[in-house]
Amino acid sequence: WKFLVTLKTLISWFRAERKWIKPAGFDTGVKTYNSLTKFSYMYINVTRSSVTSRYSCGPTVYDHAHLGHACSYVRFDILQRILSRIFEINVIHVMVITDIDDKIIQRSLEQNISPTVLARMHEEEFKRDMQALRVLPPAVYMRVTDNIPQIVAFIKRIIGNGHAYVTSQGNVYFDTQSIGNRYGKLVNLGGIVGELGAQDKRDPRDFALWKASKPHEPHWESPWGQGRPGWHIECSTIASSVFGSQLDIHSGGIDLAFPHHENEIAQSEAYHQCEQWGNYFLHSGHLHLKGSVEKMSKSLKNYVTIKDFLKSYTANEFRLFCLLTRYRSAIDYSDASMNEARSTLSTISAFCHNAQAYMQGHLQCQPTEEGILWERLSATQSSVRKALADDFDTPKTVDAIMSLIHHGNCQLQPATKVDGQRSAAVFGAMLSYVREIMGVFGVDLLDRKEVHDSSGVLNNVVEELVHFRSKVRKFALSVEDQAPQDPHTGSEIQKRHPEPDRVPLLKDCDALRNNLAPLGVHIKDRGTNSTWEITRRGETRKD
Ligand SMILES: Nc1ncnc2c1ncn2[C@@H]1O[C@H](COP(=O)(O)OP(=O)(O)OP(=O)(O)O)[C@@H](O)[C@H]1O
Ligand SMILES: [Zn+2]
Repeated sequence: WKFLVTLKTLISWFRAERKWIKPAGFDTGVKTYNSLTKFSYMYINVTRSSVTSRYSCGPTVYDHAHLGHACSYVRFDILQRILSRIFEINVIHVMVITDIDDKIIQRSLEQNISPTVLARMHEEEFKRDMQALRVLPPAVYMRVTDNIPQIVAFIKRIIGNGHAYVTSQGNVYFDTQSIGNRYGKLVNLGGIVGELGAQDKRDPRDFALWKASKPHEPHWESPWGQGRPGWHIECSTIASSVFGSQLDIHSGGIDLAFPHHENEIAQSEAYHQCEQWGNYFLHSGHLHLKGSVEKMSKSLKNYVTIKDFLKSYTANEFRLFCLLTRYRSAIDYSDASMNEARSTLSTISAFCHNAQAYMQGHLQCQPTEEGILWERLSATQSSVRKALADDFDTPKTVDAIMSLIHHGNCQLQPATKVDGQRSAAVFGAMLSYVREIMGVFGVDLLDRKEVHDSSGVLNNVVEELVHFRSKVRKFALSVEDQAPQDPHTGSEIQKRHPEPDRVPLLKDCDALRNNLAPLGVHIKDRGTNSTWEITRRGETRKD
């Protein structure tokens, strides 16, 4: 039985692969999993050189945006940044805002406000949340309600092409039978019977292009009476109005594959009378609360809003959390997974800080094996590019960066007495690369807001304080008599002991360091020198 199921799946994959038409155009050098073909990873070809069109389904704006949305939009934002900054493909991104829909109408009745006001409030909130997560805005957001005449014209043409029908109740349905087995291009429809309910449909799989409005519902005039668009038609119309009959990349969460994207394909190909409208369908995996089988969702009310999340964590930490899994996999949200992201980010920031301190001469180390580090850096750069070209493998990329950091850290061991040459340049190169690649992912290691200091005042105050403390420590640690030295190396044989009357000063210096740590100021004593950095409040750093 298992064998038969596997065979059936393989056959359906094989059919999908054969039906898919490779777009003529330019190879981006990036391989991806295309939900349209399912069978294999394929190189993305774009129709214009160095430019790709991308359409994504936006939120239905009737409630707060949650971490499920954040996850999908941040993951695709990372993909887009990789395409443009690593592979030099300029992405033209269009996103729809669904501002009219059954759920919006229902919620507006419950809250006794107009659907337009409700939708605008949540649209603005969504945009603010995306900005807070550093998601690049699309070239344009397009609202459904701003595109009603275009949607009506789109439906008229589908009817004219013989792929939709009007019912006596003033509804318009897409006629799935009219496209035969082309319905089911994206998902295997075995076992899917379609939505029952409406009595005026010819086939349960048929879906609404236009819905006649009920009394007191928002509506627009149309050749079929007063009504409003169905859900799927908005995306086909808006994507076609910007990109015409061919779309390079379509993206969204995996829940949208059926029926939404399947129906978008059916409508768009019926409208354009073309064989293939969208070339690559990329779907992101769902975010679940750990232990829950259900995805986080507005309608299930099992969500954490982005605003609440950002009270405890930062945008950088959320991005790290997304980077640690592949964009297609499901992802569990929990304090443990966020702590893992936080600690990874903290290791990266600490390395950058130490590399900087080393370059400035504040962190003294034994001579480093510079050649090895240059080699490591170059190997990391090529393995990162390779991983990202392989269906945007971000976990592998983070691994490669962490391994580079590990090698850097191994050579950044503080020493009290330093002989020989310093290797500031290689640490400068590593630091720039780590910052740059994190910047590609939208992780801004230089963002001061991330460390609670938007004005820069805190930095200057801490600088002064640490400077003063260093002077006190140096004084407390200085001894009258020289410590005995090794005759061969010249280094001190025994640790120097501070004068007894200066011990309280040292204790106070330690107490100050320990007290500042929970406040987010992390001081590291390196011999008689000290360096410092501002971390998130409460975060502890391993030296
Ligand atoms: N838990 C989730 N994990 C990943 N992506 C999600 C999640 N929830 C929603 N998305 C994605 O966010 C986008 C907007 O989805 P939508 O507004 O329909 O959210 P929703 O919370 O599922 O709403 P509803 O419960 O009303 O269906 C879609 O691309 C969808 O796939
Ligand atoms: Zn859509």
